[in-house]
Parts: sequence; C-alpha cells; structure tokens
Amino acid sequence: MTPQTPLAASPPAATRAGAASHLTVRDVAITYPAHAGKPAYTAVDGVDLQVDAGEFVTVVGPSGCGKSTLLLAIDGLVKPSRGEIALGGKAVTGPGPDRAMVFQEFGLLPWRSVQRNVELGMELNKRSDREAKARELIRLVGLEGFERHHPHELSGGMRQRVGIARALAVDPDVLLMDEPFGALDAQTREIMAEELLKIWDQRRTTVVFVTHGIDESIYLADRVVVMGAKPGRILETIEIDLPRPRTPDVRATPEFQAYRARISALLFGQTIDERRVQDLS
Ligand SMILES: Nc1ncnc2c1ncn2[C@@H]1O[C@H](COP(=O)(O)OP(=O)(O)OP(=O)(O)O)[C@@H](O)[C@H]1O
Repeated sequence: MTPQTPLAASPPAATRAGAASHLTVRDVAITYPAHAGKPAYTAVDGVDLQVDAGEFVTVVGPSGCGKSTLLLAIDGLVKPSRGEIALGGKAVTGPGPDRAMVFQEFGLLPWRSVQRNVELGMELNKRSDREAKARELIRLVGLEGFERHHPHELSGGMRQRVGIARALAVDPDVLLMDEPFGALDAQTREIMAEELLKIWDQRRTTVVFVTHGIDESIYLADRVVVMGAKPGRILETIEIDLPRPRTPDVRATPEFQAYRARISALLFGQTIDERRVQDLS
C-alpha cells in the first residue's frame, strides 16, 4: 500500500497489530435507492474494516444485516453512498481483476466442462497459459480426473470446488466468498471448510468470507466480524487465537466454545447456555 494515501492514514487502532492493512473499508454506508414504490433503504451504515494481506476474515450476522451488500461493495458491484473502500491503497471504483467472488449458487456455466469453466476468467484476461493453469488449480481443489465433466455431472461440493478454482485462476488479491457452502449438506460443508483452509494455507490469498454459521466463522478465521441489523453495522471484531492448521477436533475445545458463546451473545443478546437454561425452566 502507499502510505501517503488518505486511506492508509486511518487510525492504527483499527488495524491488527504489526501488519499493514491491505483492504480498507472506511465509514461506509450503502443506501439502495427508492424503486418500484419502495422507499430507499440503508443496508449498511458506518462500517469500518481493515483486512491485512493474507488474512482470513469471516463476516457473520443475521439475515438482512447487509453482509452480501458489503461484499458486493468491496467487489465494486455496488457503490457506497458514503465512505471509501480501497485495496492496496487504491480506491475501489468498480469490479477489477484484483478481486474474485465465489457465490453460494456456484455460478458455473452448465454447457462448459470443468476445465473450461476454470479457464473462463483467464479467457477474459487473455492469459496464454490458461490451460495449464486451469489444470493446476483443478488439481489444487482435488478435482483431477474431472476436467471434462460438466457441472450437472458433479455433486454440490465438487461444483463449489470448481467455483473456487475459477476464482483463484485470476490470481486475485482478495477472494470474496458469499455463503459459498450455504447450499451444501452439513457434512460436505465441513469437508469443504477444511479443503478451503488447505488451499488458503498454500496460497495465502486474502479472504473475506460471509456466512450465517457461527462455528464456520470461527473455524475458518483469523478474525470474525460480527454484524448486527437495522442498520447493518459491525458489532464487534473478534480475533481468533486458535492454532493452525485447524482440525475438526478444535470445535470441541473450551477455547472454541468460548468464541461460540461470545458471538452468540453478540448476535442473540445472550449465550446459548443462558437460552438453554431458560428453555428448560
Ligand atoms: N437491490 C436491492 N434493492 C433494495 N434493497 C436491497 C437490495 N439488495 C439488498 N437489499 C436489502 O438490503 C438489506 C441487506 O441485504 P443483504 O443481502 O446485503 O443482507 P445479508 O446479510 O447478506 O442477508 P442474507 O444473510 O439473508 O443473505 C436487506 O434488507 C435487503 O432487503
């Protein structure tokens, strides 16, 4: 980043200790304009977030609190009505090859093979080594041997692996993931979380990952951003101090459970244990 830019001069307290901020969201508000007889709606307001290069940040919050809106704004598809978003010190003014989005619905082209779906972004960038690069990424996401398959011949988890490979193919500085495992069954979802961490461990791409799942948000993250609704805002950012590489048994540790209780308390105003006691009484 360029230290002389105004965004780089944001308060050091908002940055993780010892690391330069890579992605900066500063005092962002996003209002959807009135349309079709519906009034204007402020989806998020006063959002400040700084993400370091190589950091894995998850965003958790109730439905409608503006998680996707925030992600779309970082991607440059939605314009903030106030505030600034910058990547590497450069203001985000629209979509760019430095960011790639992975959606819940996979977004694959059904008529294209796995190989050709992964090549898609590289075609747009006119990369000449796209065939070899796509093969390498297909191997990375564990789909070697499925290059010629079409999306309808794959399971949900496999389709999402293709989506991840396709996003990584453009070598993004930031990978934006909007509930990428939301359409998968619980078991596949856990497997995919582990797979994603393995991929991230190898490439250390900066990730902003939106989820409804508290456990998923903790398991994956260096930091969890907890959002509240009406208007969408950040309630708290929680540093996750759990060892990496993470393995599923970490979920049973007291530390993990303490994070879960803290996030639940923020989201629901009370801890899961407190609610259990109330339910039983
Ligand atoms: N294009 C739009 N026009 C008007 N309002 C919108 C538009 N897109 C989203 N909204 C509203 O903005 C708010 C935030 O929506 P958003 O999809 O960002 O929330 P979310 O936290 O991602 O929700 P979910 O978890 O259910 O996906 C919602 O109240 C939604 O109705």
